Amino acid sequence: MYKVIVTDSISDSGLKALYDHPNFTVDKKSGLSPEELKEIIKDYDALIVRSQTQVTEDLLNAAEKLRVVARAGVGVDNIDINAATRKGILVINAPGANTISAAEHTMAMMLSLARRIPHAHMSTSAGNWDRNAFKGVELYEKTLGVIGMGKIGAEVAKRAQRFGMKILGYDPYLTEERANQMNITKATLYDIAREADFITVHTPLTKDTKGLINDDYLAKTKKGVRIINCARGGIIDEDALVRGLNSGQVAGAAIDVFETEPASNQELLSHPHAIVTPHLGASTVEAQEKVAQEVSEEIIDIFETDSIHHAINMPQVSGETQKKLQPFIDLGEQIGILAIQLLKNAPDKIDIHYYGNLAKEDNNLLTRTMIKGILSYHLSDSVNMVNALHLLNDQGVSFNVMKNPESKGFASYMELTLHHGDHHSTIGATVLNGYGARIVKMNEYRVDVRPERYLLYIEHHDVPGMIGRVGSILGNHDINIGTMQVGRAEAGGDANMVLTLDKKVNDEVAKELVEMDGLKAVQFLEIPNGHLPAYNMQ
Ligand SMILES: NC(=O)c1ccc[n+]([C@@H]2O[C@H](COP(=O)([O-])OP(=O)(O)OC[C@H]3O[C@@H](n4cnc5c(N)ncnc54)[C@H](O)[C@@H]3O)[C@@H](O)[C@H]2O)c1
Ligand SMILES: O=C(O)[C@H](O)COP(=O)(O)O
Repeated sequence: MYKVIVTDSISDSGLKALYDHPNFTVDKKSGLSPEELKEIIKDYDALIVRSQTQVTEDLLNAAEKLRVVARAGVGVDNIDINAATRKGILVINAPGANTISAAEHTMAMMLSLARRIPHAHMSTSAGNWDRNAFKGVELYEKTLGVIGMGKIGAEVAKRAQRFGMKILGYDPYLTEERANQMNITKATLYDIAREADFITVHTPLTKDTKGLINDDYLAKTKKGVRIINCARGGIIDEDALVRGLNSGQVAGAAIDVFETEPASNQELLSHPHAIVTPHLGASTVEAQEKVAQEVSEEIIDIFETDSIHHAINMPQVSGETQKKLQPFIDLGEQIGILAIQLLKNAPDKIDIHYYGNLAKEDNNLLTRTMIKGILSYHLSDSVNMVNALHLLNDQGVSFNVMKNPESKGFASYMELTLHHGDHHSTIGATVLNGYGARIVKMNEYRVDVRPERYLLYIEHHDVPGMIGRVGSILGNHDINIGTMQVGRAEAGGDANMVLTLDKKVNDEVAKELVEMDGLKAVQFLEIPNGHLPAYNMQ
């Protein structure tokens, strides 16, 4: 049974899939202090949060079996992603599920600013009837600058166009073609400052966007500009905004998100030309239902089928790429496990080569499976696809990935070489159409071996009788040979043998083999998730 804890206010109906699932239990515990949460987090496999719970390194360190942190929303700035990655904890979110609600909130804020609705409401409900104090402006034929043309920015632009606004969009990823398709003008930040009557920001908070709208920027804006932030606190420097509002450079500001939350900048909160809401962009029945539903379904998929759709700290690959890589994924881990056993030492350098069709794909996922295979030999369960590259980096092991779209005799071929000083081990592998996974190279030798659970790797001199002697020793110990591959560099020179066995070779057998004349190296190799001979299968 997997235990899920939900620590922010999240829609019960959206969590239905988890509540109904026989393999999951859900505990809803909002309002816990950081200490209280730290105390109980060790019991949980998954944590679901919104923006309120701070998922700190300290909390993650106390999480003994946590596999997933799910953000029921978009922004993950309340989660220490690096700490989660180091611990191998997957972080997912629900991008897109609250886009419409955030875009509608932005429109509501813009209209409220234009017509001063909150101020007019307060005055009227206090008994006044002041029709002159609240003269507004129209949106029609005004210019709106949208900084961040992602999902929400694009929906805001679409809605504002219906109000007759001209849209200037700035986003480093906005192409001329997409701007044309959306019938907006691709602009720079300074075009927006110069021309916009309203500016709305829709970027994440990053080192580039922190303080993006500051004193310098405001000095370049049109006098009387109106500014909206329904994205993240900190993109607009709050003190600079207050100075702009005081001087009249900024006619009004509508702010949903703050540098610190709950918001504490009283000058801004009580400014007569500011409209403020307590981070309500995603607070609608529909958005909350959708975000909760998306993360619930994804948590079930992750635990039940290992499929991940919206990972923050894992590479995202398209469904098509995933389908192409799938046959190589298990094999990637297996060659990692074999290469590290052959090397007999921790590697100081790793080379990965992809050839043919594999070289044309985004194979970050495949690289991670190999690294996981290599590291799991020494680190066992503490390594997974999330933290594999981090752990490798922590160990100071360098790795190179080389891609060559030319075929290496197979439509797709991957080769892994581990180095330890002057020593190295190499495993090459492919998937043969209709025949499945094959190890086709071990060190310098060409082989053709199915990656079965128990393998015996022997390097020897090419002299008569070797095969018979190895076979007799194994037979005397009741070890059945599945397949045997023999290869040699040249007659009478160096040769190798790779055998698949039906069971493990114990120390006694290994000793007898090692003592055989003419053998240069004997190694029993085991692939924990390799195929077992048919009669051993459950
Ligand atoms: N107020 C709320 O309750 C609420 C609700 C939902 C989302 N949000 C926030 O809104 C923001 C946007 O969400 P989204 O779903 O549209 O995300 P998104 O990823 O679809 O879009 C973000 C866009 O910002 C752009 N960007 C990044 N750096 C930039 C920069 N320096 N200058 C200009 N553009 C830059 C990106 O290229 C991207 O297109 C996020 O910060 C999210 O957390 C807030
Ligand atoms: O990034 C988001 O999804 C929004 O800021 C919504 O945050 P919330 O889930 O805390 O309302």
